[in-house]
Amino acid sequence: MRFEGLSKRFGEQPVLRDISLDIEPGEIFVLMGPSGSGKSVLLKHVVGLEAPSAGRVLVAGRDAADPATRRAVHMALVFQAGALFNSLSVYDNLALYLREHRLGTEAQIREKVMRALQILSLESAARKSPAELSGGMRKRVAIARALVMEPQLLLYDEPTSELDPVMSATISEIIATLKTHYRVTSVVVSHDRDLALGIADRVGILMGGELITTTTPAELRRSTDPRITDFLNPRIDLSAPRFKKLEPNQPS
Ligand SMILES: Nc1ncnc2c1ncn2[C@@H]1O[C@H](COP(=O)(O)OP(=O)(O)OP(=O)(O)O)[C@@H](O)[C@H]1O
Repeated sequence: MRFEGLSKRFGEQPVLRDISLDIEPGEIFVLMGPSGSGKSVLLKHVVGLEAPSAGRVLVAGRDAADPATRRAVHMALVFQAGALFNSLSVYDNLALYLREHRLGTEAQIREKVMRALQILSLESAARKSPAELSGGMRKRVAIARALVMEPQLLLYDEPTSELDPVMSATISEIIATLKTHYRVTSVVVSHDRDLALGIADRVGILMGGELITTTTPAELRRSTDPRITDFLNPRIDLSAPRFKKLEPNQPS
């Protein structure tokens, strides 16, 4: 995956500024950065949901903005909220894509779906509606659904948000295992420091639409750049609270 001078603006608002980056096959690349820094917008360019204002994004050498790229390269996006259909069972949510694209007989589809459910320890949830599951289980269902598409490229938007620390660690392990077993290339947008430092091959930090660093977890831990240290290890300081800065119009 290659980003070549990617810039994006919405009207007058610049959101991504001249991003250049290569992500290698089989790599886990974690993209971190403050809220609103442009992480989701960057991810959307990879799957062609947004088109660049300048520059381009290439996936396996093809322009990501071209719909033919999505037919040639199997990509799956695991959305923040899971984007599952509550009117369908977990099993049918997973089978939907395969049935719609006629990717096998019902018996072959069953085998693929059950294998994905097994990998994510979800066999007992097969007949349930996603609405009946916990947040962590729904995330795992969303990953299982992405897995049945047999993607070469897996994109995750906040896969561990709203999960307890143990479930977050489980999801991180799953992402790392998928890399080892299937050589999937993974791009993970996350605020989860443990995930980034624990499973990433490289971490990119986006601030104000600029990729301020692309580095290994080990180097990131050693960073002395105050923007990075303050972002990764924010201190709670009640003598100089940050929220005052957010409310400049308050009467003193
Ligand atoms: N379709 C759109 N039209 C106009 N502005 C948009 C659109 N999509 C995103 N933006 C703006 O782009 C900026 C970056 O948004 P983005 O969702 O990429 O942030 P993020 O880094 O993923 O944030 P978070 O961590 O909170 O999810 C925000 O200011 C957002 O309001």
